[in-house]
Amino acid sequence: MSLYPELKGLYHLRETIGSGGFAKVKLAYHALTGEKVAVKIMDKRQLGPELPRVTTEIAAMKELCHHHICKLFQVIETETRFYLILEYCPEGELFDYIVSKDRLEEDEARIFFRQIVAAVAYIHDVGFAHRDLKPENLLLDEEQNIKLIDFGLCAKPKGGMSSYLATLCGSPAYAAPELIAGKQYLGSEVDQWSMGVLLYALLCGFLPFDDENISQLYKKIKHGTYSSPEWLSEESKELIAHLLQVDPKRRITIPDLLQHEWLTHGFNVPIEWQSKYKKNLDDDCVIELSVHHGKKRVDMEDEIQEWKYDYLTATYFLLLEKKRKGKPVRLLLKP
Ligand SMILES: [NH3+]CCCOc1cc(-c2cn[nH]c2)ccc1C(=O)Nc1ccccc1
Repeated sequence: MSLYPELKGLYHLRETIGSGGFAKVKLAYHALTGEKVAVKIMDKRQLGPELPRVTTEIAAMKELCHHHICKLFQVIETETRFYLILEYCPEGELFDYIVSKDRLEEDEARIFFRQIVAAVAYIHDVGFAHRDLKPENLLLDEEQNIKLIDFGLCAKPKGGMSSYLATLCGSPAYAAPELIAGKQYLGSEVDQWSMGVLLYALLCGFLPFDDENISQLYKKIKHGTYSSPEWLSEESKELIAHLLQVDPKRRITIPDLLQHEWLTHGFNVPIEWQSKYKKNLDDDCVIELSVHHGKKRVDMEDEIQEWKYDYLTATYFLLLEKKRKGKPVRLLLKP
């Protein structure tokens, strides 16, 4: 008797690869392509007040399609569970990578931070603020590319990114002063602050604001008091200081960040933040699916473009993944 009957024949479940609070994440194989995926399983009865986080995350991830954001392939909802079928990131959390190396050299930190800035620039452009940026929510794929996860606390202000938010959320050590002060804030500005904490963590291996006593921690954040280890270059100290500006109006903005000299050093081009994923359907994938389902190509295209985030959506995206990796664009089983 399968623990997860809704996945039978669709995904072959393997070991648990992560868990966080109300969710368990398991490695699985997508039956039709043989590709690995991550299955985030949430029990509705355990979610309780966290239920809105799941609907928020699903709605956001359906709108986000970027090479540095963990891709959502399929959503399965039953009476008692949610299953999110997600892009598999075999190299785990950036958090563990930093810990394994104590701290990163500037060149390596720059490569990761350019990818993080690209992902955040994209989600802000689409109208979302993540609001929980931290190394635990940045995973690494097989090529050590950054993949942003956990959109459960993200916000898409109705009036756009210039509209103020007020909800207190995120992880205290990464939270901006205006957020912990309970003031109204702009989602883009709190994400910029969190990126400052992230950059500091990449280059130092520890947090700029840390204290076991939460009110002492809040005091340090509110005053923006942190120390700069002697190994930090002047340029990285300047960039960190511009991100960790207590006054959100003096904090560096994404457009300035994209062409900042610390970030372009050695690259000499601004960060290319737009999504690399193509908007139009891939012919090879459509043809393979139409043959598999015995449908006319035009009918197959119409069905795929409904983007129902069902098994067909997952199979299309995973065929595209196979093509990107240079594998044959073929499905494994006949119906
Ligand atoms: N800190 C990450 C732990 C593992 O969590 C995930 C892993 C993957 C993953 C692993 N490989 N590929 C994708 C995809 C999504 C998650 C995730 O959303 N976790 C989570 C977030 C908030 C609350 C509870 C759980």
